[in-house]
Amino acid sequence: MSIKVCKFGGSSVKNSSQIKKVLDIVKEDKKRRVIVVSAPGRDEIFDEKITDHLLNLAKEGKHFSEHPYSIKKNESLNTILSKFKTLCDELKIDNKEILNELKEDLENSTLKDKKREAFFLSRGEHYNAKIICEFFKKSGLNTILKLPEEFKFILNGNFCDGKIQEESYTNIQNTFTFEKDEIFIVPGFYGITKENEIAVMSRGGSDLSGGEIAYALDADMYENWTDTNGVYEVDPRVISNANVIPRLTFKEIRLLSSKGFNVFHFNAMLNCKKRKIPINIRNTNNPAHQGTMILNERVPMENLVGIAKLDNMASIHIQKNMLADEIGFTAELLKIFEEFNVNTYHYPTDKDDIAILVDQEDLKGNINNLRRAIEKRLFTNTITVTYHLSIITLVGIGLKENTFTIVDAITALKNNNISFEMFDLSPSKISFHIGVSQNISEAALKTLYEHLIKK
Ligand SMILES: Nc1ncnc2c1ncn2[C@@H]1O[C@H](COP(=O)(O)OP(=O)(O)O)[C@@H](O)[C@H]1O
Ligand SMILES: N[C@@H](CC(=O)OP(=O)(O)O)C(=O)O
Repeated sequence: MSIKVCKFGGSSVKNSSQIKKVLDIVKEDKKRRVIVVSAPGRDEIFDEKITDHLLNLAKEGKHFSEHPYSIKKNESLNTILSKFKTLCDELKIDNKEILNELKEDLENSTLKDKKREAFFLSRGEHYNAKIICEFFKKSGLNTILKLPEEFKFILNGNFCDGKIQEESYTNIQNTFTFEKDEIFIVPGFYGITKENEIAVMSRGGSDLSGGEIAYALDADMYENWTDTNGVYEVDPRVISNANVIPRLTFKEIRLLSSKGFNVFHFNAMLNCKKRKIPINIRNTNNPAHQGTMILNERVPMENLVGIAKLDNMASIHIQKNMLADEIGFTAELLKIFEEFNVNTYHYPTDKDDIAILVDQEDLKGNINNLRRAIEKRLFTNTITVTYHLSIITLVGIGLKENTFTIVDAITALKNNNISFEMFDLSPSKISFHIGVSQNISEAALKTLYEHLIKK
């Protein structure tokens, strides 16, 4: 059966006028048979996502406490209820049952800790899918709602960072059987554990739901609908005149997504790659645009296709004489980071030195104990932490054939008097990373873009 799985992100389902666009897009192509939807995203630039309001509620008003302003628990509850009421009213759907159930879920839940967070986080997708399904039905489409808890989209027991379990694929195949013209609506982002408790995947996880369903059904294509014309060469919020990249390989999008392009989840392409299912990133606000096609191969016309930037990184520089000669030193060091739940990004190393690059957020409340554990277990000489770094990652499969592009990058920085703190060529030779101080990172990104990519 020739079908497309389509995921519509928070920006595509943030209000009733966006949902009407989704309906038109689905109607346009009869192959669009599985529609994965997110929770409503930010309606205005100053808004927060419904998912964040839900988390704020689960955390008793503490989720926004690190932001410049904080949002009280009750404000979040009112925002959520009024968002779903407005959606129902504007789409002319009976709101009574939906709002009662939602209130019951949010006001009477007895769940605790991570189970509570996961349950609350999932409610945005759950109720949005219900509303969208009702709206599609009312508009004359043969629409069926498929809830992850019913068809058993099984995740492991890591409640707020669940990973899909193998049996889910068979469950998906048994559930989505295409007989006539039915269109299935599925809430993304969440699933259930083997004990039937709600769990969510990592943030941005509706991209993962779409990718997994496309893989299980061996779909013709996975369309990922968002609010930009595709994947741009650089974040369009930083450089407004960048171009959409017409074609990318799975490997390129994975590198770019994991290093700062948050347009697509960095794990969502993994299974599509296995079955060579093309992924098309499209714009709900401009469906005439072809978007970016993500494929197994592309003919590289250029060495580099995109430049991503990750801010708020920190370098932990560890010094110990002859550390490179100590078998197991790096393994033990990485184990300590794992024990403290700190993700490690790069680790340039030398005879007596190693630096570990991490997200500085992960060090909050952790760094003193982490430092002590390293000193105690590895008998290090000095540990120096540098905050506020940015990692700029330049990606392109053509780079492999022409590593001198690196010289052009460094020369461009030199000519513009931009110094850098770290350099690292990835073993695959299709990307390299330059670490700069965050206060000059936009200038560095612009310089590299102007000299290496801009046509
Ligand atoms: N290189 C890039 N190309 C396109 N969008 C990007 C890029 N880097 C960052 N983005 C941002 O990603 C956003 C889309 O992702 P997201 O907000 O998660 O969408 P959705 O609501 O569809 O899930 C865009 O609006 C854009 O600001
Ligand atoms: N709503 C969830 C999952 C998701 O994928 O959302 P979005 O499509 O808006 O990125 C989140 O905010 O994390």
